[in-house]
Amino acid sequence: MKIGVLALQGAVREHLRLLEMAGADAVPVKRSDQLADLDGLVIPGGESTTISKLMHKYDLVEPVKRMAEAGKPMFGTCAGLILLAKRIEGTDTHHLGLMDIAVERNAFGRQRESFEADLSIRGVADDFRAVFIRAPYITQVGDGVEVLSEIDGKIVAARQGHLLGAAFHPELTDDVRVHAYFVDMVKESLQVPTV
Ligand SMILES: NC(=O)CC[C@H](N)C(=O)O
Repeated sequence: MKIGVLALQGAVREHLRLLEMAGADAVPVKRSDQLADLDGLVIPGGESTTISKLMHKYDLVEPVKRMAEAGKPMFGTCAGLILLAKRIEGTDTHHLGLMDIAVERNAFGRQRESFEADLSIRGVADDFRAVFIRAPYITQVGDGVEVLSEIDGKIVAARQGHLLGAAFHPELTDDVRVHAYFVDMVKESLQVPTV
């Protein structure tokens, strides 16, 4: 099983490390011709506007959308979550627009630029120490979206079928459980249905 990490900007190496720890082959991805080989893709944290600009520059927007539409699992963390969202509060644009959620950028306010919190994440862990850095949160979810975690009533992790998003940075810890959950999603997507 081979999982790519979009390697235009942001926390790439850290995701590669955790994916390997979770038992996947992980490769950095910079060009669209690399996508065909992949069973799943991680879109890392960083700066969503910068990653989006680079995705346009390197003609990755449509190929990544097609990959998701073909049912390949994707996991966006922090800026990556913003890239996946269909709606970004305060704007009338989106980036990939794949996941039926609205997000608010830098949503925890200046006084909480970065912080850690213990999260309960449905299907993943009851005690996940999560690192938040200028994090967004999810303000709205569509019908097909399962809320996986909340902090102070704010949604910080969600799943819609083969799409997973987290407002925090699971790659900045040694706790492999969120990545293992994504690796399981990829495994499931590869299973040929037996009729
Ligand atoms: N750590 C992060 O990925 C921060 C995301 C950043 N605030 C953005 O809006 O893109």
